[in-house]
Amino acid sequence: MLKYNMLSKQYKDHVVVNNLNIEINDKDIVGFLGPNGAGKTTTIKMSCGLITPTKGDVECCGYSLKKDRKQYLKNIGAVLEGNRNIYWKLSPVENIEYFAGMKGIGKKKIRNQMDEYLEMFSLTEKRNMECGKLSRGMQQKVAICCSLIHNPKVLFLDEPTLGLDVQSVLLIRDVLKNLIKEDRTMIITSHDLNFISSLCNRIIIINNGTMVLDEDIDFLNRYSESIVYAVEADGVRDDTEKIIKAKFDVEIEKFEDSVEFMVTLNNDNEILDFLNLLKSNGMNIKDIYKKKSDLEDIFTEVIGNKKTVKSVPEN
Ligand SMILES: Nc1ncnc2c1ncn2[C@@H]1O[C@H](COP(=O)(O)OP(=O)(O)OP(=O)(O)O)[C@@H](O)[C@H]1O
Repeated sequence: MLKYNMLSKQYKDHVVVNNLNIEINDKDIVGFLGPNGAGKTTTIKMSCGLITPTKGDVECCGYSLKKDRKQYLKNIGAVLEGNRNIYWKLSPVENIEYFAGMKGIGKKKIRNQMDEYLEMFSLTEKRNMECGKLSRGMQQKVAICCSLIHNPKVLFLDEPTLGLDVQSVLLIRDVLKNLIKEDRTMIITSHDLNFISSLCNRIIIINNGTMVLDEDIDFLNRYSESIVYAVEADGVRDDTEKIIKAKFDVEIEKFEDSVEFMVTLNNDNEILDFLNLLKSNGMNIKDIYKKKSDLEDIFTEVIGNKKTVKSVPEN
């Protein structure tokens, strides 16, 4: 469906995207992740023909971005800057008609499809209202309608929930879930772990423009399910440290007058065993809290350990 061949982008001596070789299959819903500045937006903008690659190419449905640009772009839709993608002075209907026109499709041809999307996204009542007067979540939904109206096979969504409140995030998630049913390939960037794991079947992580991980979504779910507690105590002796490490999956950080244990457990009950072990070895507990895994933790581990990639791009 979508194939990256050595896709690269360099600004002066800064390599922003470095030889990306990725094959994205029909119906894949990909969470395209990475720390700030990793090169996600640049990759997506190259995939939409908005930035010219320094090297390499992208193919969609067999069409090359370089050689068959017009055919390639017919199969691509994108929501890049959320509600800033649409014209606020125009209504949802006028926006959708405008974006269809940009793709060379007349108003009559899209009428049924537009009505269907407006209904699906609960925008029918607001169809003739100025977009500037709609909520951010509704504006975002209009932007998604505009990106879909030419019926692309592949949809790129760059940070589709940025700046939205919790309720609007859930709305957008449901809208996208409906679209998944329509057999569409999607590439989504987001810093929201729950959002990604509720929609995607595959995750790709890039760092410094290079792919560092390409895995099934189960990989991410294992993180969100892992139970990690941070426990602060008033010190640990070397011999006790060995005993604790032998019994638990734990990282220990020592400070001047305290020590922090980051312990990964199989279930919440095990925290009592852990605390008892510390106490029985003469330690006083100062603080304890349950840590929620987030994407930054995952990036730190994946990038820190340089965990394996299914297909490592070669220079
Ligand atoms: N036009 C440009 N000229 C020079 N450097 C650029 C240009 N555009 C982007 N960059 C640099 O490329 C790197 C990757 O930027 P990009 O926006 O693709 O990252 P990102 O992964 O989308 O980050 P974020 O999660 O913060 O949005 C950054 O270091 C950025 O400063």
